Amino acid sequence: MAYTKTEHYDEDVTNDMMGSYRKVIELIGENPNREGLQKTPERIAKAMQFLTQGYQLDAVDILNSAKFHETVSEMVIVKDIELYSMCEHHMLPFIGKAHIAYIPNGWITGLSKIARVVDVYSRRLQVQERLTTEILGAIKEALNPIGVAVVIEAQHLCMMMRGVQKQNSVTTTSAFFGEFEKETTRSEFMKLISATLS
Ligand SMILES: Nc1nc2c(ncn2[C@@H]2O[C@H](COP(=O)(O)OP(=O)(O)OP(=O)(O)O)[C@@H](O)[C@H]2O)c(=O)[nH]1
Ligand SMILES: [Zn+2]
Repeated sequence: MAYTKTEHYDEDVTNDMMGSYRKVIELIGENPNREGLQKTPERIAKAMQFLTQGYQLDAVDILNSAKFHETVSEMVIVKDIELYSMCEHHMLPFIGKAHIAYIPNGWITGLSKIARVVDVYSRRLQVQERLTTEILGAIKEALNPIGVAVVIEAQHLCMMMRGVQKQNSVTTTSAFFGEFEKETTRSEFMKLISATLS
């Protein structure tokens, strides 16, 4: 199903999740009946559905929904696309930025659709590596471009607020297809995403 509505809550799922989160609240030693926590299971159930709505969305459909025939074959870069995902190991957030480029081969897509594809795959339980390659795969499939490049930089809260507790480490992942597998094209892209306009 390819709906783009962002606040869709399934009533049965919400009710089931509320029961489970109520139990979790009890298990951590809290009282789910105290005033501040009474609505918390419902809030979490809705937040979880929001944060995992990517499972209901189809990235290729989104890219195809604003696909235009164009003969340009210059590199298109959308950089600094913020992303909020959840690691599949701890279900804690990882937060960062995606930088995406493609070289059209007869077709371009609406720029916002590139950013939407980031949401489609980040609003799921993820690892950063798979998130990177899934974004690349969708652009490749929908636009059949000459090349695609995806770089993601992110900080993982499971490494910051628990576990190894490193506050400043940033993880960078990348995936390249076609023309970007060539050193010259890849370094032009890397230079452009590092540059700041003044
Ligand atoms: N490759 C990869 N690893 C991730 C990602 N998000 C979290 N992790 C790591 O997943 C690993 C899970 O390791 P485990 O040893 O099973 O889990 P753990 O005992 O909670 O590990 P610690 O975080 O080291 O305490 C950890 O090293 C996390 O840092 C990601 O996006 N990609
Ligand atoms: Zn984790």
